[in-house]
Amino acid sequence: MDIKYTINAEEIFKARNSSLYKYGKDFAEIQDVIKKIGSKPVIDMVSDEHKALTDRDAKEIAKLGLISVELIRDDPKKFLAYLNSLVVIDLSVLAKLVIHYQLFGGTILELGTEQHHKKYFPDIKHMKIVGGFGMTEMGHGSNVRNIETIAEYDHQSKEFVINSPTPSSTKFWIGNLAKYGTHCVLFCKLIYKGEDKGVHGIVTPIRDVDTKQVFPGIEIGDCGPKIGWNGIDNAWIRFRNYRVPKENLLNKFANIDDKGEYTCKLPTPGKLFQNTISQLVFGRMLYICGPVRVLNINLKTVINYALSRRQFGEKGKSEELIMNYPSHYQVLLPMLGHLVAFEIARDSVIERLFDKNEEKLDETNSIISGVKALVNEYNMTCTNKLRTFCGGNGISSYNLFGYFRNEMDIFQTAEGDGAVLYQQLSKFLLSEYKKWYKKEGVTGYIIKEVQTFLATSNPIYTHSRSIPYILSNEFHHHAFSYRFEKMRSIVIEKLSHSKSKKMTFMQSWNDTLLYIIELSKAYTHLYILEQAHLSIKRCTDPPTRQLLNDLIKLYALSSIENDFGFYRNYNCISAGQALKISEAIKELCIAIKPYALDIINTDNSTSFDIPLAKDGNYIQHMASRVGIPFSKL
Ligand SMILES: Cc1cc2nc3c(=O)[nH]c(=O)nc-3n(C[C@H](O)[C@H](O)[C@H](O)COP(=O)(O)OP(=O)(O)OC[C@H]3O[C@@H](n4cnc5c(N)ncnc54)[C@H](O)[C@@H]3O)c2cc1C
Repeated sequence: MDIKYTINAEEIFKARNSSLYKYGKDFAEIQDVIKKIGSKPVIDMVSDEHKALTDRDAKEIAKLGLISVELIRDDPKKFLAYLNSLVVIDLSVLAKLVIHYQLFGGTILELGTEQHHKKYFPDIKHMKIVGGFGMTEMGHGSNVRNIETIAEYDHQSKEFVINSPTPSSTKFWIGNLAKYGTHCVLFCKLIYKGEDKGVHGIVTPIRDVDTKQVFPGIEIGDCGPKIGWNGIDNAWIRFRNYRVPKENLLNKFANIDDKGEYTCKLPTPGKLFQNTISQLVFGRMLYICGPVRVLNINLKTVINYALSRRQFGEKGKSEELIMNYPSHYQVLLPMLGHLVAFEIARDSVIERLFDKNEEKLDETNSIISGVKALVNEYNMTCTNKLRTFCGGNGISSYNLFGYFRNEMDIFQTAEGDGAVLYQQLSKFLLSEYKKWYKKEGVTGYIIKEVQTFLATSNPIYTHSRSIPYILSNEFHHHAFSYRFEKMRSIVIEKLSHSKSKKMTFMQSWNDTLLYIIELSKAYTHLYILEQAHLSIKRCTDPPTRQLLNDLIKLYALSSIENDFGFYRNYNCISAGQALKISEAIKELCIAIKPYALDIINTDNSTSFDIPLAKDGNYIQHMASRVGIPFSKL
């Protein structure tokens, strides 16, 4: 492959940031504040100091008045774009803003009504009140439907009486509240006339806004040192007969009126819970934006370094750039392909989410679950690898690999752990499938149908091993679809089989769990690939289209290579075809290598001051960080 690419930085940036693009140049005010507060990644500060600094910096950004709950309601893309642009400051500050505006404010927006919006939004905007999101307890995190905190309605006083009845009901990990927060959206079981009405959200004051004194009836403390996010004051909280007025109930779905009557728009507590949780999916978007951006930053560091660092070489010649080692570029450049594919997928879920298509809401939420789980998993794996690509300099905190590894770790778990999110997506996929085939009725028929499809669509039966075919988008789409269909048929077959062995649904689900998770991954990859292909078609600049196309091919082929186990186990590709795929990846990498720096530099919005990521003069930059006096040489 002898390809000459033309780099049109503006067009590539646009393609990589289609959703967040139009706000890209409107951040001057935010950037000014960032400069003013001088906030940068905190890598060596004691926790209390870090927490105080985080509080100060978050409030400084809030003073601007640009970020607000109203912005989530009126222009959510702009809200996301602002927060995305803030991944140049210490991530604890960003986390604090996200918890306050989106988790606390956004929940009031989605689950509350006009009275709550009027009462809280102005004070949230300038952080006069600082909010947290109180869902997790010591006993329950993923399975929050079983939380134990109780809010019992007192008919006489028209208040809720909140209690933590067991040790495991202690609220845990509640961000922003151990030291500085004043309010919490507290999730608890509402007990009405002795009956458990299920999980409800209640705005619960924690501290006096002026004195910052914790109110009587509340015990609170810090969850202690963490791997990351040490600027966030995560709290444990216990309640003892703590009273809040009934008006604090977020009553979009369930209400207690002036006569003390409880009504709920949903038929069961279970449905109420589902609806409550599905309103909060917006937050997950931030957990997609974060890792995608961090992958970009880390790749920028590594590509810059790989193109300036030299080690070994032939006698009498200059040493070799480390980028020229296949062990480097054949790992690094597929990651670049993944990055671009993830950026496109991120933008596509943003568009879906803000499309507000109620009919597609379930589908959108499920896709977001899959993409969130997948990009975080991938980013964490890459961070470790990318650190090693910078050798010892990768260990230096100044180059931020350790920082990102620690700060991004929680992204895998918060707002849903990967294993749980993948299952949510698979449940959706299976229920859609069930609906589709409902009229056929017989499960055996369904399986037969799918297997017929699989046999006729198996790439090994229908396609050649020629390099042009291996490089074609059709082959990639075919392989990804095949994996998805095959995993779905395996899952259905296994679920039906265990049903016949009289297992309960839960037993048979868990018995099939590894396949269920693989099904979700296969679908997510297919979704990402399809969005990437659409994005290529939409690109109107031919040279950019060609480059994007090749980067996506690299994403597709390297994903197939990563899943060779599956493709070989199920006889989807032959050994010969697998070898050709690896050959094609190598060719693509060699073609793209000379352009890697230009490609990664098309997104210049990541302005962390990382010594290895600058102009290639890494010796100078590292020396100045650690105080080596070269001037005396
Ligand atoms: C730094 C930090 C900040 C946080 N901030 C907040 C906050 O502000 N507010 C708040 O409410 N919460 C917060 N959390 C809590 C967070 O949301 C939970 O940690 C998360 O929801 C996971 O719950 P868990 O920790 O109880 O894990 P668990 O649910 O106990 O999961 C443990 C492991 O078991 C696996 N697992 C669980 N169920 C299944 C299953 N059905 N199938 C297969 N595997 C399963 C999980 O995937 C995971 O690997 C925070 C956590 C941290 C660490």
